[in-house]
Amino acid sequence: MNPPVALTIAGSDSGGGAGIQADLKTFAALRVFGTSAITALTAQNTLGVRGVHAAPTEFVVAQIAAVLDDLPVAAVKTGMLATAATVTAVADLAAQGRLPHLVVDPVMVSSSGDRLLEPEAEAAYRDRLFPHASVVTPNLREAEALLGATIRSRADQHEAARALGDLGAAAAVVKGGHPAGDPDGEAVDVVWDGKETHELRARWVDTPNNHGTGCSFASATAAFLAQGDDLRTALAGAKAFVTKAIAGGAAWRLGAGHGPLDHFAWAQVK
Ligand SMILES: Nc1ncnc2c1ncn2[C@@H]1O[C@H](COP(=O)(O)OP(=O)(O)O)[C@@H](O)[C@H]1O
Ligand SMILES: Cc1ncc(COP(=O)(O)O)c(N)n1
Repeated sequence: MNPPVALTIAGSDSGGGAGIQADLKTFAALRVFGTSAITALTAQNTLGVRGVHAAPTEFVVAQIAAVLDDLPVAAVKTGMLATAATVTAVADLAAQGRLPHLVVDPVMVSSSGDRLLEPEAEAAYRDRLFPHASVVTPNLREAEALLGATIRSRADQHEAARALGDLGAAAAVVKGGHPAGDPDGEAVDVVWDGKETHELRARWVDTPNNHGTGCSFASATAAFLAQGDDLRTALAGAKAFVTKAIAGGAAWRLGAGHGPLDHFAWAQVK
């Protein structure tokens, strides 16, 4: 029996914590066969991004086409797309119906604060790619940038999730992982499912190791969709997966900055 196949379209993190490396580990931990199209190389570690080398858009498309022409891809995740041209090219493939169960994580800035997206690409995300997404998964800062709004309270977070739906995404998650010390002592993400909002809650893990949390949440969502889960079930599964991965790597001291997660903590406890 073949495993389900998922595709990640994202950047490489040389430090192994985020990007393509996090996505492929997530797929493997969830027993999904992972394929990849690399949009950019980053020279990166737990402390920051030293350099970005974007792949030519035509070569990103060539990688995606090579995978789709041969393998039965059941779900797709996009991470760092780097340039407006690549965002637009991926949107064109989505418009042709070639990217099933599309999870769009609009990566703009790394956890170390470095820019990973051309500023002019934000409009391409909003206008071209979002209308084809099954779900979009910005963090608080990305949601603020995309909406031109400020998110200060839980009510604002709900409003932002709804407003992302108004931009054309079938569903949206505004992840609440980054304000250290959430008022509720929990990591609370707000989901707009096309009809109403609800919250995904998990315990807050006190750790400096949050490099790759967003990538892993989005790729876990794609993995569960590839396995046939509906979106609500896939998002709940992804939340459980990322929480276990953060908890599993909480005591690791790999690198002097924001360290990585233990993606295989999931397999050990299951
Ligand atoms: N310290 C933490 N403890 C528990 N959950 C966390 C922690 N940090 C992030 N998360 C969760 O990880 C997921 C990714 O969110 P976030 O870190 O905001 O994304 P990004 O990496 O894109 O900034 C969300 O479900 C969020 O709630
Ligand atoms: C290549 C690449 N892609 C994405 C991220 C964002 O990471 P995070 O998941 O922590 O938001 C990153 N730092 N590097």
